[in-house]
Amino acid sequence: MTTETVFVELCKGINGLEKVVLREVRGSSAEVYLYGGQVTSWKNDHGEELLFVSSKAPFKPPKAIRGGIPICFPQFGSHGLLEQHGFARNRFWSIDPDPPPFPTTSSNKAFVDLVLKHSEEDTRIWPHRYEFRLRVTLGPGGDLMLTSRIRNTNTDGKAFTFTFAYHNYFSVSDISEVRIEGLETMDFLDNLQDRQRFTEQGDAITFESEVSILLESKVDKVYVSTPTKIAILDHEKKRTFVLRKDGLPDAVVWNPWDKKAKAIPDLGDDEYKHMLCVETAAVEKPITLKPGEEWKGRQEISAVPSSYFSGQLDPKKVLQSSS
Ligand SMILES: O=P(O)(O)OC[C@H]1O[C@H](O)[C@H](O)[C@@H](O)[C@@H]1O
Repeated sequence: MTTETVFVELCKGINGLEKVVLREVRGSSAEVYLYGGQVTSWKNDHGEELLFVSSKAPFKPPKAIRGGIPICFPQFGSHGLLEQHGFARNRFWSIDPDPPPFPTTSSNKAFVDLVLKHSEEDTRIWPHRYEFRLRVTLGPGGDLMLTSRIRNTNTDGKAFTFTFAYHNYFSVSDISEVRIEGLETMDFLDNLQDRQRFTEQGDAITFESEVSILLESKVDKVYVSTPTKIAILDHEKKRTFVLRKDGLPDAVVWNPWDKKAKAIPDLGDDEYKHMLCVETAAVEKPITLKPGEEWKGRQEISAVPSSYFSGQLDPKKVLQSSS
């Protein structure tokens, strides 16, 4: 007997919150909560979870869900008048039954379109009308794609300005076994030093295993104008996450490390070892939209065996392995 894949299913998640489950024929899956428009699970075709969600995440509004892929909009971080990371991550999104067409036609079947619009209450804290459309797609090979389209629908002729991030929490075996490639030699704003600008020195980014003594949080950096492709190599798992982005010039790297982890109520004391945030973002140069204008920001993440990706980066290895 063959069972047919149910590509898209709306069901109840933790605490009765609605979620959409996306599935692909080879067995990969993803889950998206309408609360926050937030991806909370992404599994490969072996059923292995690729995103980190805190075991202490209460999944109780109005608190944002700690893990997965929170959407930071209309403000990233605490730089601005709004609450940290804006309000999109703690609003209830709707399923958009009739999204405007995408320019590219694709044969993907596992996708969902969500929409968030201004509410009367929100216009008191952010006096603008907008339509935020989010498409989450699980590709046949298990890749996860997120496309955001944000439109200014103000009727008073006013432009608005925002910053944005896909706040990806990747699941890693052990933070000290992880390396990020693609950000070396980049400029960054250091959130731990009043957003001062520095240039990353040396090799790929790694995380030391010692307990931090001086810093409250081990790393919290906004890399600016980064390449469109970033890789996160997990040596122990022999897995590489490949992150591709479009319309999102910046990349934020955050790990709270030991002391800050203890101070975050919805994060276990040791959980920082098993997570790494590499976020695709538009932070340094905020986006401004006039009425009727639309902005698009897209990211695609895939998980591949490490040897495959290293081979791609190093031409010598490609030659060796193909000979
Ligand atoms: O605790 P949250 O509000 O979810 O923020 C978690 C983290 O998000 C980003 O990575 C910021 O750069 C950090 O400064 C912040 O601590």
